[in-house]
Amino acid sequence: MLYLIGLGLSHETDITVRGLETIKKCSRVYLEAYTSILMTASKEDLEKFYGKEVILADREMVESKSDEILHNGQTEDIAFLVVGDVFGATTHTDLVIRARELGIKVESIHNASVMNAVGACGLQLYNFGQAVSIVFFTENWRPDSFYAKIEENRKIGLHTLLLLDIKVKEPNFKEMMRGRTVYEPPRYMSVSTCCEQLLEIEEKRGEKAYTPDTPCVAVSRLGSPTQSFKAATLKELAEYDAGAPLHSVVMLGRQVHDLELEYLLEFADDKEAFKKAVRADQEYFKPPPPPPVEEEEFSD
Ligand SMILES: C[S@@+](CC[C@H](N)C(=O)[O-])C[C@H]1O[C@@H](n2cnc3c(N)ncnc32)[C@H](O)[C@@H]1O
Repeated sequence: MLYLIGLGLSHETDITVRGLETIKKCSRVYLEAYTSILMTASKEDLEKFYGKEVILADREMVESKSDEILHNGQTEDIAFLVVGDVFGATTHTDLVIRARELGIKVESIHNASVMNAVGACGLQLYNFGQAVSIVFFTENWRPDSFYAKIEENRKIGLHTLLLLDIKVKEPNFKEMMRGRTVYEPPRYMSVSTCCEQLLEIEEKRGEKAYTPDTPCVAVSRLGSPTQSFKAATLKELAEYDAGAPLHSVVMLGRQVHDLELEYLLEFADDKEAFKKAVRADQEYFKPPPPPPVEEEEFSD
């Protein structure tokens, strides 16, 4: 049996009781360590807490050598640990499909995930459109496929959850050219970098899917003791220092419910200014009022 076990967001003790009991009966325990990080626990902390060796599974192992992970899964119990919930990235769904093809049974044990950002900052799941990923721009690669998705969401008034890039094991190409394999330290995209990139693309495309004044919420270290939220405009968040990773951003859509706004004001430095930005944004992509119905004249 392959057990996919969610670890929650922050600490080794965030695992569920069912998840912990399952790990204890597994013969091998893998930790997927590249789509997210546990903010306040290391691999060693996990091993101590579980009383078991934990094998780090990097992208190469999960995506190209999954046979190693799934080996003997028909007869042995294997645990595959994922930070957050077990289905937060396509790579996890892919592993389940490969296990099924090999006749290995799969069970998922869910946990809190970055999806909890929605409720934690006072917003309603019903008002969200498609989520988007924002990747680090490089000198000659500045992908903007997120733009059309945000525009689609905002045209129908929905909020967008933006998940930010994590680069865990990047080769240093200059060193590789010299015949040495050297990896760069991990990089986690910050709220400010995300917002700067969004502003750059809006300036380039100019279709006004959003503007520098669009209201957003920065979500930092969700689920950890230092979690924080900040409600401000996109241009303000481009200059905001949100502290240690991990970060996400929510861009609001026009359908902000009064209750959502009331909750969000708690996170705004200047409540009046934020309220004004939300009210102005509610005029965005507002459908025109229907044409007046012409009264038909009836004659007997
Ligand atoms: C691909 S998602 C991983 C989802 C993970 N499996 C889960 O269920 O939470 C990774 C991105 O989600 C966001 N994220 C994950 N945990 C977060 C947290 N605790 N606080 C803020 N953002 C978080 C970050 O933008 C991060 O780069």
